[in-house]
Amino acid sequence: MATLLRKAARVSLSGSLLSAGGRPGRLYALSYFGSNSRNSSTSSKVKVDLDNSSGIAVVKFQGPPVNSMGMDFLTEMAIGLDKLELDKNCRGIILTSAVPKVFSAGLDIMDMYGKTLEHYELFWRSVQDLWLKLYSSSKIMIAAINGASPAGGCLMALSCDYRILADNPRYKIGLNEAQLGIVAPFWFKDSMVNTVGYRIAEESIQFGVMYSPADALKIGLVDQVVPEDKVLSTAKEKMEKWFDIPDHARQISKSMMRKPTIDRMLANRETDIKNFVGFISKDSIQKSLEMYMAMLKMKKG
Ligand SMILES: CCCCC/C=C\C/C=C\C=C\CC(=O)SCCNC(=O)CCNC(=O)[C@H](O)C(C)(C)COP(=O)(O)OP(=O)(O)OC[C@H]1O[C@@H](n2cnc3c(N)ncnc32)[C@H](O)[C@@H]1OP(=O)(O)O
Repeated sequence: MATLLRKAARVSLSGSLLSAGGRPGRLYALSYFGSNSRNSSTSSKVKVDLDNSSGIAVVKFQGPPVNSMGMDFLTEMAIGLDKLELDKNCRGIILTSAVPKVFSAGLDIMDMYGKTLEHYELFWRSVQDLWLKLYSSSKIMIAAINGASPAGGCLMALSCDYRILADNPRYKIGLNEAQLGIVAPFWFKDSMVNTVGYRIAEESIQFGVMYSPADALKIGLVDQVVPEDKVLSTAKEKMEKWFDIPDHARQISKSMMRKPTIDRMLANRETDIKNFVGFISKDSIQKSLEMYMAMLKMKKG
C-alpha cells in the first residue's frame, strides 16, 4: 500500500501553486537536468543538487561572507527554483547554507543604499518574485537553518513548509527590520502571522525580535531544533515522511492554505513596489541604513 501511495504521489501536478491557481506559468530551459541519478548546477551564489533517486533537491546558499540576498543571489535562486519546479524527478527541496554560521543575512543592504530609483524598483520586484516562487512552490520545502537568519533570511525560512534550526544560541532568527529603522512589508508580516499567529507576530515585528533556537521553537517559528551536525540529515529524514503523502492531495491542501496570502500580494504588487521605492529612497531611511552598516562594521573592529 505504501509503495502504491508513493507511486501515486509521483504523479504530481505540474507547475507551482501559482500556475495551479490558473495563472499563466513561465517556461524555462531545462538544460542542466538530464536523466542521470544526480544533477548538480553551481552558479556563483547558489548550488543546486538534485538526487533523482530520492527526489530531494538541496539548494545551498554559497555567497560568503553572509549569503546576503543581492541581485545575483535573487536571480540565481529564481532560475534554480523555476527549473526544479518543472522537474518531475524533484518532489522536495531543502534550503540550507554552505557558509559557516550564517543561513542568510537577508536582503543585501547595499542594494537598498545609495542606488537609483530604477535600481530599487528592479530589486524589489526581484525580492517579491523570489518570495512568490518559494511561497507558492508545489514542492515540499524544508528549511535546514544552519546559521543566523535575520529578516529576508527568516522570510525564506518562513516560506518553507517545515523549519529545522541548528541548536546554537548564536543562530538567531526573526524579522528584525524595525531595528534597522525599516518596516517589514505586509507579505513578510503575513508570512510571520501565518506561522506563529497574530499576537506573537504583532510583538515580534514591532520589536524586530531575533529569537534564540529555544525561543523560536517555543513560539512555533521553527518546528524542530537539532544539533548542528544533524540539521541536513534531519531535513532529509523529515522529507521522507512528507513523501508518504500523495503529492496531489498535499499540493491542493498547500494551495488552499496559501492562496489568500499569495493573491493579496499579487493584487498589491505594484503598490508595494511604489511604497518600497518611496520609503527606501527617503533621506532619513538612507541615513538609518548607513548607520546600521557602520554599526555592523564597528562590531567587527
Ligand atoms: C511604509 C511602507 C513600507 C514599505 C516597505 C519598505 C521597506 C522594507 C524594506 C526592507 C526589508 C528588508 C529586509 C531585509 O532583509 S534587510 C537586511 C537585514 N539584515 C540584517 O540586519 C543582518 C545584518 N547582519 C548581521 O546581523 C550579521 O552580519 C550576521 C549575524 C548575519 C553575521 O554575523 P558575522 O559576525 O558572521 O558577520 P559580520 O561581520 O557581521 O558581516 C560580515 C560582512 O557582511 C556584511 N553584511 C552583513 N549583513 C549584510 C547585509 N544584510 N547586507 C549587506 N552586507 C551585509 C557586514 O557589513 C560585513 O561586511 P565587511 O565589514 O566585511 O565589509
